Amino acid sequence: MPAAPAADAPGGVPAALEAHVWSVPMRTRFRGIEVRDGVLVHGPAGWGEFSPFWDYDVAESRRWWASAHEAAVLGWPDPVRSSVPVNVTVPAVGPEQAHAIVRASGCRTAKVKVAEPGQSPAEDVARVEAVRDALGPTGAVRVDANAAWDVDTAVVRLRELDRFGLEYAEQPCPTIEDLAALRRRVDVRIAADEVVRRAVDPRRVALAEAADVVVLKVQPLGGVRAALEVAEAHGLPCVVSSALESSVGIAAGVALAAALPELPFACGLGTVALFTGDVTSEPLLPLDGALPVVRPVPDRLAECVADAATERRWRERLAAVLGS
Ligand SMILES: O=C(O)CCC(=O)C1=CC=C[C@@H](O)[C@@H]1C(=O)O
Ligand SMILES: [Mg+2]
Repeated sequence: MPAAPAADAPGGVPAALEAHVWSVPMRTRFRGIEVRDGVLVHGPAGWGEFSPFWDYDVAESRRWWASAHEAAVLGWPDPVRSSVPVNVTVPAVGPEQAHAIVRASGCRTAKVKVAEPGQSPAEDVARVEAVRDALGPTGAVRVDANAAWDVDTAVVRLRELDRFGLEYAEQPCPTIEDLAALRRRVDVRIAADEVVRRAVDPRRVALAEAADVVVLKVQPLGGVRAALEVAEAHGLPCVVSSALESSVGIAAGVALAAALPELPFACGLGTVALFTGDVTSEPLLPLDGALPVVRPVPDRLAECVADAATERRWRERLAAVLGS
C-alpha cells in the first residue's frame, strides 16, 4: 500500500509525514488483543509510532499522536544511560509456558498478568509460583491486575501471591481511593498505571497516598517530554512500560527510560517478544535483560502489511485525530 501523507500536525507545525499502517499477530492473546496494528510516520527526526488501542477515543488518542509527532519531528532529549534494564512480560498462560517464557527471556525481573477474565485465583497462584521458580530467589516478580479487583479481593489475592515475594502490584484496583485504601492494608508496593495514563491531566493525579511507583507509557502520556513532566510532578520512582508497540514505538519508551534522572526498577519494554514479527530486521528484544538506546529503521514494513479494512480503519482514525 503506498504511503499517504499524515497531514499537518497539531500545533500548526507543517509536516507532510508519510504514514505506514502495520499489523503483526501476537504469539499469545494479551489484553484481549490477538493482532497488534498501528501507524508509523516518518519525519525529519526519524520514525514515530501512532498506535492507540482501539478502546481509546479520538480525544484520548491525541496524546498518542503527539508522541508520534515528537519522535518524527522533534526527536528526544539526550539520554543519561546507554541501555535500559527490562522485565519479561508473562501473559495469562499456564505455569509450564510461563516458566519457559521467563527462562528464554534472559531477564531477571518478570511481570506476570493476573486476574485475567475467566481465570481462577488458583491459576494466578500457579503462574506466579512457576515464574518465581524460573527466576530463582534473587529475581524480581511483579504482578499486574489491570484494575480487576475491589479492595477486599486485592487484599486477599496479594497476600496470597506475596508468598512468592512481590516487587510490586501494578494497578490492582480501579480508582485512586481504592489504591490508597489497599495500600494501607498490604505490605506490597503499589504501582499506578491506568489511573495515570487515562487521566485528563496525568501530572495532577493525587498519588501520594495511593502509590509507591508510577508506570509511564510514552504514547498515552503524549511523548517523552510530556512523560518526563509526569515523572517530575509525582516525584515517585518510575517504571517505563510499553503500550505493545512495534520496535519503533518501543524506542520512544527506551528514550524516556534513558532520560529519566533515576531508574530504580526494570522497565516493561520487552514486549516485542510477544509479537510473531516486527517492522524492523533489528527488533528491540532484550539481550541479557536490557535494551540498547537506538532508533530502529522499519525495513520490514512489507512483511507487516495490514488487510484493506485495517488499513482504512487506521487512516480514518488518523484523519479524525488530526481533524480538530
Ligand atoms: O509492563 C509490561 O511488562 C508490558 C506492557 C504491559 O503489560 C501492558 C502494555 C499495554 C497495555 C496493558 O494492558 C499492559 C499494562 O497494563 O501494563
Ligand atoms: Mg499495567
